[in-house]
Amino acid sequence: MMFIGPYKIGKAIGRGNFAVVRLAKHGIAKIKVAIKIIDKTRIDEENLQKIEREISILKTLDHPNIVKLYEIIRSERYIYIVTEYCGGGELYEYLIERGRVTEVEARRFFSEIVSAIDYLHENGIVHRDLKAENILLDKEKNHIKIIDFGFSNYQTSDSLLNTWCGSPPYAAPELLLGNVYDGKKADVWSLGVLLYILVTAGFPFPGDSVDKLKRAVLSGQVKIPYWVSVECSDLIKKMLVLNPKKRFSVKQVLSHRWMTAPHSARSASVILTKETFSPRTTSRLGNQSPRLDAAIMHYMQQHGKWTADQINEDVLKRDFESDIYATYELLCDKVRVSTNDANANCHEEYTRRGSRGSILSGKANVEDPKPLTISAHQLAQLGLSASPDCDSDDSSNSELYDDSPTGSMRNDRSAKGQIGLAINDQTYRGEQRRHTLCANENLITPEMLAQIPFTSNLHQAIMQQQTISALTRQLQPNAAGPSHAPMPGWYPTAIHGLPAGLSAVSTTDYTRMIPVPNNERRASAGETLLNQTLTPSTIEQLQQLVQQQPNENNDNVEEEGQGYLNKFGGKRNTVHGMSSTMIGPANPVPRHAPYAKQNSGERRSSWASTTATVQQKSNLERLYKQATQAQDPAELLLLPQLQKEFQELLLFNGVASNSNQYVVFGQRPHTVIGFSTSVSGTSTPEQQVRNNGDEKVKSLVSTLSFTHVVDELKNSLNQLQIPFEESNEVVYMEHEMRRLSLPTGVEIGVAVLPPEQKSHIEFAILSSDSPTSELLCDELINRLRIIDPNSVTE
Ligand SMILES: Nc1ncnc2c1ncn2[C@@H]1O[C@H](COP(=O)(O)OP(=O)(O)OP(=O)(O)O)[C@@H](O)[C@H]1O
Repeated sequence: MMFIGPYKIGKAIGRGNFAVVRLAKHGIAKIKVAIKIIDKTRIDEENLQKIEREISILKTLDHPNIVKLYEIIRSERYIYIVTEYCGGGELYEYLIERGRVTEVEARRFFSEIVSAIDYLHENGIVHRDLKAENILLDKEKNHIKIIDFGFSNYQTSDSLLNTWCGSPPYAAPELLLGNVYDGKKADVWSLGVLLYILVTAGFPFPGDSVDKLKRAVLSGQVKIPYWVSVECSDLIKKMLVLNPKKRFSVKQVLSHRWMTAPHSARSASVILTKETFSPRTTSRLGNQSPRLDAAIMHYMQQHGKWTADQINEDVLKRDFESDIYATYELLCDKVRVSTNDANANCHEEYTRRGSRGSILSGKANVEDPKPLTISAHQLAQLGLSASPDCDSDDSSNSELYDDSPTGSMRNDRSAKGQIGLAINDQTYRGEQRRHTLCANENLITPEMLAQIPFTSNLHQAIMQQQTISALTRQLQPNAAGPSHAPMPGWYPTAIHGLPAGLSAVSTTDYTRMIPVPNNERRASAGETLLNQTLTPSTIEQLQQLVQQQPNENNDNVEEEGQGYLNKFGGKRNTVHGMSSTMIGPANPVPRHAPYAKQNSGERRSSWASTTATVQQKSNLERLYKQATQAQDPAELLLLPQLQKEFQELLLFNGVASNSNQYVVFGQRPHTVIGFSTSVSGTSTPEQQVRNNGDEKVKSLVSTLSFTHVVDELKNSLNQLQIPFEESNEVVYMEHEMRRLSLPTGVEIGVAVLPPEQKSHIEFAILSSDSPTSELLCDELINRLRIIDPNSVTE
């Protein structure tokens, strides 16, 4: 079980260009949240600024149809953005599953979307990346939640913007032309596309490239199917007006007759606000100081071990970087949702009661328990258990970890007598959906399913520590190690008593997830951290541990990739953005296919540029599409051309060609690591398999570079104080193989295979051999998985 601060971390529920999003559960409030995890080392300064802007904008927002921010957790390497969890998935998925919706339903959804955008525009904010993938539904799939403020920005009424961003099929003509633009009107254009999609399940403008799309958009023609009502058509046309000055504003959209039709869903919106919207408890209304709910404060003091003063201070400051504030808001939301009684919400309560806060301290008063909004008893009834670690309501934990209908992972593991819950990302929605990143979904095959380590809970960690200590003693009889099992209370200290690096490694539990052959290093990094046993006190220590990996060097990885590109004509299907230009991703080429199941692997990702011309971008997109969809090996020849094109673009933008930014497409070479326990120490793993029919097999195919893997293994062995001999220049299946021979008879072979040669090499571990050798192999495999969650075992 793994924690980030007070959040128990569960399965991955989404990926973006810069982030992996995971489901999590708050330890005290027992509410599910979504945590977007950004690895700062994987993004450039410009994108980091964008994320900071996203955070600062999210902090100001408070609207029922906009995802609610709870907390920001920062570490040296990661930023964790904790928001409310929208369990109904993306509108995009909804449309794929059901096709177009009725106008009544469309009106209900659209009203909520427009209401949120109106709120943003009223507050001088433009979203700039409205698309069906960024519109989520609540658990009941009744209400809209807008997410992804990565491209949002402030816009004063008379200013214009110039950053090319968004997703082409939703981009306004002025954006496609590369002009400066009014972000609000650009949002309205995207709203027009969204309404069109809702009522037709198709895109308004045909085009499988930006060029074609641009032509279609600029033609000024939009064909609306016959089944769309006259009023709805009229509204769509008023939003899809070429001239932004003549295009509707959001206010005009809101008052259009289709929106205000009798029996329209606007009333539903009102109901939404009244019944289910949880305004920030600490929103300041008028001049009144907010007053905190005494029962919740009391509860927090009991269960969070905070003082009343601390709670007062952080909550009233609306300190998003404090777990106190998040806990308070989550508890209020829990109470609201559970009682489903608007009168029970803290917001109304403190408004009604007014404030008698201290003028001197600036702190709000906490009233006597008597007129409590929420009684402690009520809280107890809500299933808020006494112990933050105790999952009294863990019927829902299955969703946190494993949404597979069969729960097969869990069964497998219980068969092995292992402890803990499975994370089964095989059924992770993102798989059926689209990863947000630059992956070519075609390249993701079932064979590429990877296993990544699952973190152990405290008990497991201690057990594991004992096992590993025993292992270390066996392997290194003279090695000093802890002579007794650590008590739980001093667990973090005990970590230091272990051979360096052992503490974070789990040997027992794995989860499956789809490796995404792009940006996976970003996602991996997040998972690297997540797959360790974390407590607030150990997060930084563990991050340091992760960072201590000897080859945590982007440049090396990229250089290796570059070499491979030159050698094999292509590898990862990643477009590495340069500082000023971020060319998107998975399939940035717009299309006019209706949303349909067979197209669900595609995703229109967001991309932005301040300097690249539309022409340059469309060239790159065309080449990118051809290259990544290449069936014929001859088409791989496009890759160098693509590379050249991109280099030119870099030069054009004044980026030095020797910088580390370049296009990398296709797949990385597979680095194969095999573990065998040979008696002679000389036979190849393949021979082991042939020679002994009774052996166990351990193999790992990593997406990391050959040198990275070898260095990592050597580093691990050094940390474990296990001597080894390294033999170079061994050729295995015509490729270089590095061999690490251990005195205990364990042989480790590392070989590079080209992408087309996907066969995994299997390595034998003799069942008769000492279990310590097997444990050691597991340990090394786990360490590799921690730094490369996308590695595959069989
Ligand atoms: N609060 C949430 N609840 C449920 N799922 C979420 C939530 N936030 C994000 N997701 C899922 O994660 C995906 C990626 O999140 P998000 O769009 O915020 O990342 P991003 O890096 O900004 O993406 P993009 O590359 O499209 O800009 C979403 O499309 C969605 O499926």
